[in-house]
Amino acid sequence: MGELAADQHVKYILAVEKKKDDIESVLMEHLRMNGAYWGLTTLDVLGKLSAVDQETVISWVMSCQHESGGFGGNEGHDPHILYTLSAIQILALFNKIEILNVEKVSDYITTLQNEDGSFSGDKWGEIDTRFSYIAICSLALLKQLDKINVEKAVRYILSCKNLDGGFGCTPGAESHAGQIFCCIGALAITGCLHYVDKDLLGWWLCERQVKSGGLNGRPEKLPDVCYSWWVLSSLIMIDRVHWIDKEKLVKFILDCQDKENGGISDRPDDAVDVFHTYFGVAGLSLLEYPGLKAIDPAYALPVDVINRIFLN
Ligand SMILES: CN(C(=O)[C@H](Cc1cnc[nH]1)NC(=O)OCc1ccccc1)[C@@H](Cc1ccccc1)C(=O)N[C@@H](Cc1c[nH]c2ccccc12)C(=O)NO
Ligand SMILES: [Zn+2]
Repeated sequence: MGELAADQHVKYILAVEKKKDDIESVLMEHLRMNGAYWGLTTLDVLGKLSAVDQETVISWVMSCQHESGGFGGNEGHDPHILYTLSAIQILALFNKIEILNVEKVSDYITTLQNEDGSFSGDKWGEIDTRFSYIAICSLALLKQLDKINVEKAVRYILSCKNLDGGFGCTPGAESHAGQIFCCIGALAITGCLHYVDKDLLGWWLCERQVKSGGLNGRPEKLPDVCYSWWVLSSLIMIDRVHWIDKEKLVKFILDCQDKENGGISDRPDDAVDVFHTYFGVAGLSLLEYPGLKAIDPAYALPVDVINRIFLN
């Protein structure tokens, strides 16, 4: 089992930040803003955010803002609600939300709410409960939640609740751990968790733990480190985390590390990537692994960052 090779993971993240032309970077260049959020939040949870030059990062983030107020996944890319949240989260990490034209960004998000309370991801109109979470999380961080119709947003999310207690991407869609995280996170931020059957959903979520200790996203699927975030943060938000074996989950995540070169993969002996490195470290933080900063399960940002935004 061993322990977390923290210094190796820091080196790995810093090296990925620098690379631009290798195949993985090119494939992921359309979601580079997400990648930056994953990498930087991992560094902060490991206490090493100061290892990057914040001016360089912040000017790159701002260069991805579209005249509509939304952010693209990279420079010159079309705006999308997905990358707008990542941009806000990155600025929050550096305590630089104030450089934003909050009005303009909030207006971009507000225009994406539909009549039925749902949210589209961009002007092309795709609807998904992921986008409800992103809109609510973004506006809460900007203290602009009053800009949207929260009651209708909550009603739409609840219309996506299934008989198994879980949630899907649209009404009637199958329960999936990623969508459950988004719906529970949005309900937590809006103070509406009392609409959730915590025992029924808690049961569906704790059933995600397989005998290796890892968590999967749906019944019969293989365990995957990123579900250490989607499932675990949901269990914590509904107060049922004691229903899983935390020690076995810690062991599963630690077994997914590349301890020589750094990075964490989706399951033991697979290739590492920034996405799973982030969700592995964030999962360990939720499991109170020693030496890691606490992370907020709903906002997916370090607790000290959230306190700085809401408590001062
Ligand atoms: C586009 N992505 C995915 O489809 C991953 C692929 C995957 C990784 N492990 C198993 N599959 N799947 C994924 O993120 O699913 C989780 C999910 C699905 C729906 C809603 C929320 C979360 C990944 C990137 C990726 C691709 C391929 C391999 C590794 C990472 C990705 O960007 N996921 C997004 C998921 C997401 C979209 N909107 C969100 C809102 C809140 C939280 C997460 C998301 C993300 O985490 N953004 O910060
Ligand atoms: Zn995964």
